[in-house]
Amino acid sequence: MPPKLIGPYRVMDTLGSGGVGTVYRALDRRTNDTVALKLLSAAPALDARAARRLAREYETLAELAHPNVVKVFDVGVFQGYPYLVMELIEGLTLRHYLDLRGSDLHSPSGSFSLPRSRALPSDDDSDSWGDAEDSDDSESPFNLAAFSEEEPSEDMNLHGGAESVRALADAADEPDTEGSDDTRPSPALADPKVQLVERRIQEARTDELNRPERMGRLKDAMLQVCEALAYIHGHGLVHRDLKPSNIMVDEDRQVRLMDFGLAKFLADDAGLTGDGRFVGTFRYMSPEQILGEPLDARADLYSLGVILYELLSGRPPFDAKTPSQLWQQVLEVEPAPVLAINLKGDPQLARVAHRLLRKELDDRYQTAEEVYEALAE
Ligand SMILES: Nc1ncnc2c1ncn2[C@@H]1O[C@H](COP(=O)(O)OP(=O)(O)OP(=O)(O)O)[C@@H](O)[C@H]1O
Repeated sequence: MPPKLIGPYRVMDTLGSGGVGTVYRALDRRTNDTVALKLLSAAPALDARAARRLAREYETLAELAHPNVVKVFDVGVFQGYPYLVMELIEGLTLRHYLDLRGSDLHSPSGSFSLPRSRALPSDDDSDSWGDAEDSDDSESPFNLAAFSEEEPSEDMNLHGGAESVRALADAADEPDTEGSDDTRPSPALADPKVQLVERRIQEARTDELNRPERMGRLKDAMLQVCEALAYIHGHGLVHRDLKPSNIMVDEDRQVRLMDFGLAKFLADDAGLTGDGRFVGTFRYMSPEQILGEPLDARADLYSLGVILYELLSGRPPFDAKTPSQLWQQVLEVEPAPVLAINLKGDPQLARVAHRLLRKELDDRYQTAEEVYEALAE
């Protein structure tokens, strides 16, 4: 049962749940405004020092005002747990918005009609090692692994930070003694009929991805994300947890970037909490974030590259069974060309995605403005 009252806010219903807490539709009893309230119930109860830090973070967030950045109205502490009050977006997450088709998109006003976001399955930004054998969710009341949208695992419990990450990546270099990387096709897959069916399915998938109006929406949304990033970077902020579920599109097709500042509040400069756990979603993390190095705006541009790559090709640039395998790939392996996966994909957007995904920071675009220019060409 959700609480009825959180500070001066009356809880109306639940909009969704993520790794660190739950987002409620709520009424501000002082103004009668409807807002979205994110209660970080997976966080540790705040001591007085952390509550003061939250208030300081809020001062930075409250100053932000940009059409593509969700407005933050208030922060507070409820029964020891921090909450964030923000503008209520009547819209969809980016992935769901791109999945809309036909009649959903053509209302007389030019806006799109919504299957309500709460009625949709949660956005699947999560990594696919939820059933990894090393799962262990008994560690901590503040479950940052959950914030990372994966099932917690020992690998994610990184006491010692960057050094441990490097050790894990090194360990991932060891040959797989269980032979799970045996890539020989099974007899069934070698069957030409099966191969033909596989090819047809793949073609149908990429035709769906390449629908011209989907591509138009993707490009338009990416341009707006660049505007939002340019704005927050201009204010000295790094998002640190950019992913499709943190990008919402409202009924007027206006993109809103959300959840910036949260990762910073939850972690120190290297993206680690006091006990050495990561904050952020592994699948979208840049090499420098994995290595626990100080982050700048270019880490967000890398995450934007992962998002663009996924939305163009239908699959993530790196696919691994465990976090350590993923890290090893992010640090050492070049992603397969988007156009090798989606033969009829947009070459310009594919080029942008690959440059965003460069491992060396200096090889990437350096600013969100540059990415905007490249997308708009
Ligand atoms: N400002 C908002 N207005 C309307 N709906 C929102 C708002 N913020 C979040 N939501 C809804 O609540 C859901 C859960 O959001 P939340 O931020 O908790 O999860 P998440 O982004 O999937 O995960 P994480 O906690 O890892 O960032 C979102 O998918 C979205 O549908």
